Amino acid sequence: METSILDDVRKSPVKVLMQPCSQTKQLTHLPKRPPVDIAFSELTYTVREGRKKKEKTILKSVSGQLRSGELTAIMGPSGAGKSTLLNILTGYKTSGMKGSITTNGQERNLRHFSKLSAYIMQDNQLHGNLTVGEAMHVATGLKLGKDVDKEEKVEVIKEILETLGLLEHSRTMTSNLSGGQKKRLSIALELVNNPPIMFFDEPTSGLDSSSCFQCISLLKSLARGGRTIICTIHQPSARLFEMFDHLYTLADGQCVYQGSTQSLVPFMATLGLVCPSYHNPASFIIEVACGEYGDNTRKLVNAIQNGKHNIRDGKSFPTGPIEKLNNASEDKVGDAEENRNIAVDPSPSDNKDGKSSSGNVNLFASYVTNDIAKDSEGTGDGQSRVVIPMDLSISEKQDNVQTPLMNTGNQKLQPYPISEALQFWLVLKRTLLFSRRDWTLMYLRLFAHILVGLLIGALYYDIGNDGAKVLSNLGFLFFNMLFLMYTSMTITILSFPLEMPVLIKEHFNRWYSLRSYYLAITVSDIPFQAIFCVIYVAIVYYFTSQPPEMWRFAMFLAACLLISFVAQSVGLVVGAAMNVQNGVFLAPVMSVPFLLFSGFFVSFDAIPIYLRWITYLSYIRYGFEGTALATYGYEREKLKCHQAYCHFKAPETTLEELDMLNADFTIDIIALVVIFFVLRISAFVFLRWKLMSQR
Ligand SMILES: Nc1ncnc2c1ncn2[C@@H]1O[C@H](COP(=O)(O)OP(=O)(O)OP(=O)(O)O)[C@@H](O)[C@H]1O
Repeated sequence: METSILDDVRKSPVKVLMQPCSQTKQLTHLPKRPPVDIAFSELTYTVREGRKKKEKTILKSVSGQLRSGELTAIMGPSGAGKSTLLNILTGYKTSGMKGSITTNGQERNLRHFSKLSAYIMQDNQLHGNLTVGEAMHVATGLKLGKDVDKEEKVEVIKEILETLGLLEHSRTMTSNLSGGQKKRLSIALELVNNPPIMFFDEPTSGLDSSSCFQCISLLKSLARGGRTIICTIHQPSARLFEMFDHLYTLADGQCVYQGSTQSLVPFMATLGLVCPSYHNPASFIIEVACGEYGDNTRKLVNAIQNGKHNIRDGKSFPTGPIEKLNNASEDKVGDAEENRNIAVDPSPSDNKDGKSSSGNVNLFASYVTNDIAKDSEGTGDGQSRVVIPMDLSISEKQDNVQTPLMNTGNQKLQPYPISEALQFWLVLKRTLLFSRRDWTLMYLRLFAHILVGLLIGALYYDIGNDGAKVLSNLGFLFFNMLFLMYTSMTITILSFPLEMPVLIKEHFNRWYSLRSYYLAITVSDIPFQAIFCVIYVAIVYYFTSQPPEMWRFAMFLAACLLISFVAQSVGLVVGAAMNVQNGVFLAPVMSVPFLLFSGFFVSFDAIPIYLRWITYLSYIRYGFEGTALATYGYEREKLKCHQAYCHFKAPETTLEELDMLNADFTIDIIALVVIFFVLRISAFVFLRWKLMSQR
């Protein structure tokens, strides 16, 4: 057999292109984590689709083993079930699944598992309005506990960025990073707490061949450090394919190959499927799985026992009974030794460091020396490569570090490394930073409020104290409601769903609780909305000559502020429950009844009794009533009037016509506050439901 890059790596840590060790770096600040082997058995995943809810089986009783220290590729033709399998293994999808998943031989506990794993999704899901450094700062703040002080966090950021070749881009906005850099940043963000299991969905999609190589080199190095690295990949080039240690291939929801990449071609040959010379083995297995060489799926599935067999290097191909799953057998010991040999840095002193900290089982409290050799120099073919072998000395710690995984019973583990109050504070600070940088959210909104304020001021100039223009003034009051409602609602409907993919990723990777996040985003926009509303109201109130008393202005402003907060909450409910397209259409449509029953178009008395209940739900009614009472209520003196007959000269007449003579401003305010809280809680419930329904 040809000597592959992988062979070279196994024999010597310094031989291959990937690891020239031109420069040795040490990651000294990553928390120590246990190595984790994953096994799954008889995994079946079904969904129900269509009107008749017909059952569709996507994964058909597949089994497999994914080991620490190995880079595993999940391959297969399009629609074979790769993403589904990955989603199940990560714990992202839980419903509709049957079978067992174990970690280090123990039944997987999803809560514990999620703390040990990170899922890097295909689209990176980064906040474009943060610099690389800021994004890392937030990640370390959220993912490292109080035990790690500020200086150490800065060191962690520096080391990871340097290792991943991003240090020089630490001031670059993430939206300006290249595809490969974005992918590396996604990895860097998750690497902060050093998860022993990392899942990647199509990490090379959208990358050029050089960036693909860099990316897979990076994953390989992470695996060498003792992590379990699993990624789905479509059809890697022969050069990339060789870099994988382990291959898991699916066809039509069944496993057609599981084992080392080198064993693939000889294994297929034993079944009469001979890979042509100079043909990429990755392409060959995909072609076979697609049926280009006849229907061989059944033959392969039977030969590999649908994933129960695992073809290891140097082992004969399976003929006898099925290999035991979750094996911690002599085979495993040998592999661990092999991993250690690959990962260990030439420097003996570094290795000693690794040993000295091996007795500590606390996941966060102690640190281990990680040896990093980085090559960011040209490789002779004009391509820049980043190579990062990391050593976690897992084999020495294995006995000890399995303990946290196994204690899944009564042991009470903190769900997050930091308190929810601190999570709230960090997410709030980040959201405020976005707001400051987001043009649409800030400057455009400010501009719109000032412009519309001036326009309304000019249109309704000096009508507030004119008895002949009361109807126009009521139109002005109603327009205020309309404007404040739509501006606050639409911006939330447009911006909130865009946050959703990042929220899904970060929440799934346990950066923060949904509660902390929601509270932070709820609070973050309130000051801005309040400032815009105050500016708008001050302009229109002054130019339209509403009553000059300060207390009336305060009442008017309070009603307007509450209307914009309530409308923002409606936007949150709609944004949490549906996508932008549906939300932009439905929210204004759903607001129509509330506008109709606001008391402006039809007074309460004129509304048919069976429809009156809608007025109680109409927040616009409370706002409109509040502003009407602020301007015409509370024994306001008669308005000036230059006409012979002025019907609305006495302010009470206006309130009488509106059927608001007995209205109470306090009740309006209380009603708005109640509606505000009900909507905010509903938005949270919808958000939780949406996150759960994805799974
Ligand atoms: N919720 C669902 N409802 C119906 N069918 C589904 C659902 N999820 C997945 N499928 C189907 O299951 C099959 C496997 O989907 P999956 O996304 O896992 O494939 P894949 O191997 O990742 O494909 P690709 O490489 O094209 O991304 C596809 O035929 C897909 O249409």
